[in-house]
Amino acid sequence: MPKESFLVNRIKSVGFALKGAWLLVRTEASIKIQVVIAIVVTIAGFYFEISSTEWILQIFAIALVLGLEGLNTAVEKISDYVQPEFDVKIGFIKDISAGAVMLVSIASAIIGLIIYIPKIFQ
Ligand SMILES: Nc1ncnc2c1ncn2[C@@H]1O[C@H](COP(=O)(O)OP(=O)(O)OP(=O)(O)O)[C@@H](O)[C@H]1O
Repeated sequence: MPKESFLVNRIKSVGFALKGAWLLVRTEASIKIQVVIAIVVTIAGFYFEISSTEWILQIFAIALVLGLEGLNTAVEKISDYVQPEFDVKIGFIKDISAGAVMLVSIASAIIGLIIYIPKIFQ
C-alpha cells in the first residue's frame, strides 16, 4: 500500500476517534459529569500550583476515568444492540463494565483527596 494512502487512513482514523469522543461528551450524561469534574480539578491544579508529579497523577486519573467510561458506554451500546430484551447475562456484562469504571473512579477520587486535602486544610 502506498505511503500516502497509509497516512490518509491514519488521519481518517483520528477523525473518527475525535468524532467518537465528541459524540460521547454530547450524548452521555455520566461523561458530561466527569468532564465537568476534570475541568474543576484542572482549574484547582492551577490555583493550588500542584507539582509536576501531582499533574501527572491527576492527568492520568482523568484520562483513565474518561477512557474507561467511554469503553463502558461502548459495552452498553453493544449489549443493547445484540440483546435489546432483558437478559441476565447482559445484566452481568453491564454490571462488570460499570464496576470497572467505579474502581477507577474511587482510586481517582482518593488521588484527588491526597493531592488537595493538605493544600485546602494547611
Ligand atoms: N438488557 C438488560 N438485561 C438485564 N439487565 C440489564 C439490561 N440492561 C440493563 N440492565 C441492568 O441495568 C443496569 C444499568 O444499565 P444501563 O444500560 O441503563 O446503564 P446505565 O448505567 O444506566 O448507563 P447510562 O446511564 O450511561 O445509560 C445494568 O448494569 C444492568 O444491571
